[in-house]
Amino acid sequence: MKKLIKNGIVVTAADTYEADLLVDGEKIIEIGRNLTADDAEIIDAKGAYIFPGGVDPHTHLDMPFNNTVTDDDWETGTIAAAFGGTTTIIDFCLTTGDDTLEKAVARWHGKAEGKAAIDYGFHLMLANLDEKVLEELPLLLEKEGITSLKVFMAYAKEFQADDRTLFRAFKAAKEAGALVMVHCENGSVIDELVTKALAEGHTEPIYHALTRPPEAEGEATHRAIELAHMADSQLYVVHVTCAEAVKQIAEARAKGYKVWGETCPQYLVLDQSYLEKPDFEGAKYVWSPPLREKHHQKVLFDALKAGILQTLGSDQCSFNFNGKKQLGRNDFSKIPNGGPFIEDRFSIFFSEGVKKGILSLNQFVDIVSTQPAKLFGLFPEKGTIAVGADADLVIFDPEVKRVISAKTHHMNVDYSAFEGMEITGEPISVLCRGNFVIKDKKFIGQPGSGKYLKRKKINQGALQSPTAATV
Ligand SMILES: NC(=O)NCCC(=O)O
Ligand SMILES: [Zn+2]
Ligand SMILES: [Zn+2]
Repeated sequence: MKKLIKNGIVVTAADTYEADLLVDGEKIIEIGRNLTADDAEIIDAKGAYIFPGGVDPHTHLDMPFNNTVTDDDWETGTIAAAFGGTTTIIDFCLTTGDDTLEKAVARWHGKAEGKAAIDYGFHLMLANLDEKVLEELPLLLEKEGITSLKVFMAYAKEFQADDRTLFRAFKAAKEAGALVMVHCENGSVIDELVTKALAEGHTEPIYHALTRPPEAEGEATHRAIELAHMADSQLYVVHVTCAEAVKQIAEARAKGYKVWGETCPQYLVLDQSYLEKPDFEGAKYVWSPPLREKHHQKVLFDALKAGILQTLGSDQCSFNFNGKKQLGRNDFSKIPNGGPFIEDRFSIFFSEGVKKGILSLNQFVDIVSTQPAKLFGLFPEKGTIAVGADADLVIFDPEVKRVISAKTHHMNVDYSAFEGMEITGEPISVLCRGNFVIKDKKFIGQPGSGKYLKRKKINQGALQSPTAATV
C-alpha cells in the first residue's frame, strides 16, 4: 500500500519547504502540494519536520574489544538507532582473528542477518596489511561493496598500525577506490604515559583522559594527513575531539588535500570533568579519544558549521556500567573504551545545534545524513529526500521537551552518558525504505528487515572535493 505523508515541512541539506510526500513501496515517488492518492495510507505530519533518515557512519555492534564484547548487538542497537531517527548505520567489521578478510566479513554478516531492523553497511577494520591482505583486499571490496577501511594509530596492545601499514592502507585504498578512516592518537606515547601513571599508583578513570592529551591526537592527525597526501590518497579522520586536530584538518583542507572529519555528540556536550565522578562512575565516560576540556566544544561546533568537519558519528560502543566497565575498577587502562550513543546522536545534535541557534536546519540534515551518505557511497538513495530516493524518513516533533534517561532509552545498557539532560525535539515516526520501523514512538519494525548495502567507490562519484563538501 502507498503512503501519503501530508502537511509536513520537508528539510534537506539544501531546502526547507512545505510539501506532501507520496511513497510507493521502498521509494519516494512524488513530492508536491496537495497531493492525493486513492489507495494510500494517509499520515498527517502537521507541525512536524520531515528529515531524511539519519546515516550513522560509525558504530561498533556486537564487537570484541578490550578483552570483552560490546553490549548492544545488531537487534538492540539498530532498534535503538531507529527510535533515535537513524535508518542506516555503517558498522566496523573487525578482521583480526580471522585468517582471511572474507571470513571476517562473513562473520559480520552472520551477526547482522536476522537482527538488523534498519539498513547497514560495513567498514573493514585492519590491523595489518601484509602481502596476503593486500592481495585479498581489492577483490573483497569489489565483491562486498565495502568502500572504506579503518586503521588505528592508537591501542598499542591491540590494533595500533605503524606508519608503513598506514601508508600501505592509503596506497591500497587509492587503487581500490576506497576511503581510509583513521583513529588518530599517538598510541606509543599514550602507552608510555599509561605505564608511568600506573607505576605511580594512579588507577582512577580520570587518568584515562590525563594520559591521552590533545597533543597526541593533533600529532597523529598531522601524520595521517601527510601520509595520505604522500600516497595521493584520501583520509577521513574519525571522532575528532579537540582544537589541535581541527587545526590540522583545516590547514590540510585549505591546501586542497582530500581530508574529511567526523566528530561525535559526546564531544560536543560532555567534558573531561565527567571522568572525575566519584565511586568509579567516571568509567561511564571512558572512551577514546577521551572527553576534553570544555573549551574544545565550541571549536568542534565551529568546525562543523564551517564545513571543516563534515559528519557526526555516534561511535556507539556500549558496555554496561554494572558489568563490563567494572573490569577496570582497579586499573583505568582496563576499562573497556566506549559508550552508548546510537540512539541520542540525532536528537541531541538537533537540540544543541539547531535549537540553540548554532546550526541551520539544513546544516543539521547535511551533517547527520547527507554528508555521511555522500562520503560513504550511499547517496542519492540515502541521505536526502527526493523522487527516486529510498523512503527513509523521520517525522520529527521539533518542540517536544524531554529528559534523556537510561530508564527510557532502548539501548541494552544500564546507563546513559546524557542522563538527566533536557533536550527539545523527538522522532515521532521513522520509515526505512517505505516501512514504518517506529510509528507514534512505538517499534513496529522487524528485526532482520534491514538490508545490507553495497556501497559505491569514491571514483564513482561518492566523494566530493574538499571545497564542495563545505556547507
Ligand atoms: N571510541 C572508543 O572508545 N571505542 C570504540 C573504538 C574506537 O572507535 O576507537
Ligand atoms: Zn577509534
Ligand atoms: Zn569507534
